[in-house]
Amino acid sequence: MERIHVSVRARPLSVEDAQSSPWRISGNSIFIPNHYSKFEFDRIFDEKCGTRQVYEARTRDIVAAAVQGFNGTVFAYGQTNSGKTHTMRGSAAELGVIPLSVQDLFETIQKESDREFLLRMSYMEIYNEEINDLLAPEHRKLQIHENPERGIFVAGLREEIVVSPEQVLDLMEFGEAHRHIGETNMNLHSSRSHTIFRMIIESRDRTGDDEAGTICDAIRVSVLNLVDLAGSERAAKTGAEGIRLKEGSHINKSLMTLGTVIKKLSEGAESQGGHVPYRDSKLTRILQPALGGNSNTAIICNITLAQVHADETKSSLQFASRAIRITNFAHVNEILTDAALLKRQKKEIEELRAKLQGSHSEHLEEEILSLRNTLLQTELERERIALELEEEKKAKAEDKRRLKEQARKIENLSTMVLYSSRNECQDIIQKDRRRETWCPGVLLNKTTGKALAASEVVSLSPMKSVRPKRNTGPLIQFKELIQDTESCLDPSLKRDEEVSVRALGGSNLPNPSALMHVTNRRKAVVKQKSSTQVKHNTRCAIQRYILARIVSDIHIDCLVRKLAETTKVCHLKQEDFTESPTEQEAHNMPKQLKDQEEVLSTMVEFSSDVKDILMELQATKAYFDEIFSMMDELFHLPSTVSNTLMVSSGVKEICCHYLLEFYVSQ
Ligand SMILES: Nc1ncnc2c1ncn2[C@@H]1O[C@H](COP(=O)(O)OP(=O)(O)OP(=O)(O)O)[C@@H](O)[C@H]1O
Repeated sequence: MERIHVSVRARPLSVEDAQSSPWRISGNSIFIPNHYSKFEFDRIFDEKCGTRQVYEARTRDIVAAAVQGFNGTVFAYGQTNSGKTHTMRGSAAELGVIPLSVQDLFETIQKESDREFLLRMSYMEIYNEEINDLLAPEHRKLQIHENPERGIFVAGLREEIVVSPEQVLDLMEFGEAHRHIGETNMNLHSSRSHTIFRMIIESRDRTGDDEAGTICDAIRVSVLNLVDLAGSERAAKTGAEGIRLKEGSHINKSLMTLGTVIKKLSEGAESQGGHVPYRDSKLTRILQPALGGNSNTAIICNITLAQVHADETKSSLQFASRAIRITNFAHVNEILTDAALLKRQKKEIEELRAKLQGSHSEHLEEEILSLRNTLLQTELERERIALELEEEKKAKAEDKRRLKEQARKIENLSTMVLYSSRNECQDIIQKDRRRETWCPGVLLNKTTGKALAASEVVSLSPMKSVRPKRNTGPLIQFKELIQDTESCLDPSLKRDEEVSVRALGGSNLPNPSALMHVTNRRKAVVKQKSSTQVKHNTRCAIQRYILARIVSDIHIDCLVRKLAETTKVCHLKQEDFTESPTEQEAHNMPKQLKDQEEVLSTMVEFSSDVKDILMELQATKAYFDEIFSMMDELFHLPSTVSNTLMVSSGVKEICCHYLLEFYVSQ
């Protein structure tokens, strides 16, 4: 990144002009005493300085950089008759910047033994906003194009290959002959066009063996522009009319665009994404790379210190002071052909291979170590996961075993309860029934051990005491209980219930999870029990259920047997009547008949009692059937639903529990 180099060159003055000049030069500053304007530049050359000095200030370096592959641009700017052409082209007495550059260029190339060069030259003018080829005068009105390979270029412009400074200068002379020069009041040989002298420098490395492929085919291409601008002018001063006036207008217009571009660039418009009007003139478009682009650029601002041109000088100095703030980004321009690219890559590979071989074993060892570490870590991780899996498997197996064990225990317990209940209850009930109701001649008094009389037997037959009724409050309807339970459920259970209902496909069956909270009596809000509690309750419920069933069966059995015995007694009595009774027997007959009457009445009463019990049992059975059918529906659901139901474990048991509670309460 480099700033545009700006130098100021003041042309010699006549004695009169020198005396009246308001300008003063001090070092690199120029100013008018007692005036606010003071301009500072990289270099200021007074009228005594020669062109070589001006050239050496910066242009020489730019030429040297161009040989190395950097673009370079030097242009002379200033009002008409300020000495631009004198500075750039020079004269017979004093060489200008262009011839000096050409000489230097060839000299520098001669010194560059490692590279081989190809130089081309072009010379063009921008006259009235038209580009004319000065080396091929027939090539007029050339167009400007741009492409990625060449950048901005003038299509059709002749480029002459040159091999010596003399050849260049000859061609330049040829071009000058076709340049538009006109006479004005201010300059007998006024340039009426901007001229751009261009050297295109191509070079490539010629060290190494081409056959061995060690030569790098990268080609450096740089462009050196040496520009002699037409001078800004005032028609009043130049007295331009007609064609001159038109020329002057175009000159001023393009210079104004140049001024705008310089101003914009100096304000940082391009870096801030602002618009820079390069395309507003052919001059700025061609010089675009030189202005804020890929180029080393220098501006030589030609001025006259005469009093009469103070305003124009001030204007030129303002332009130059803006240009000094512009920075460019010059870099070596290298073109790589496919072959060159391949060669370069081969070279890089070879270099890398050499480096690799140097540190080969060490590098491999490190790599192996790193790989081993990674492998070890992976192995450890794998073992850890396998252990975890094994433990998990064991835990699962243990859970399974525990569950099986519990199921087996429950089964055993149920069986035990079944048998013990049956035996116990049967004995008790049978004893009770016989003692209290039947067998007047056979039964013994519990306390005395004596046989009981029939009247005693009858008096001891309160059948209803066999089924003492529990006053546990009124029975609540099953559906009502479920409704109650719903209101007690917590939201999570309600959600479960909703899922179940959906799974049931809109069935009206109660949600099994709701059954977990069902009791046959109104109670306080039941909290959700733990699974252990539920299991425990379930076990008790099953036992109670089985017990109750057994009791019921025995009850019925007893009643049936009683009936049979009663019938038998009646038969016996009838048989007794048919035989001729003895006197004693005749004497006892009324009492026996009375007893028999009592027995019969008891039997009748008992029969009605049996009837009641049977009816009640039938009702209970119907109730059971209803519940069981509901349970069957529940347990024959699709697998998706049964999965949901499985969540509420022990549903069936809970139903049994409810049924048992209901039954027991009866
Ligand atoms: N430094 C100088 N030393 C000697 N003579 C000079 C110097 N500068 C300019 N001149 C003379 O001044 C006259 C005008 O100079 P020149 O043509 O170079 O001006 P210009 O800026 O190119 O004008 P224009 O813009 O009209 O072309 C020429 O005769 C030139 O020889």
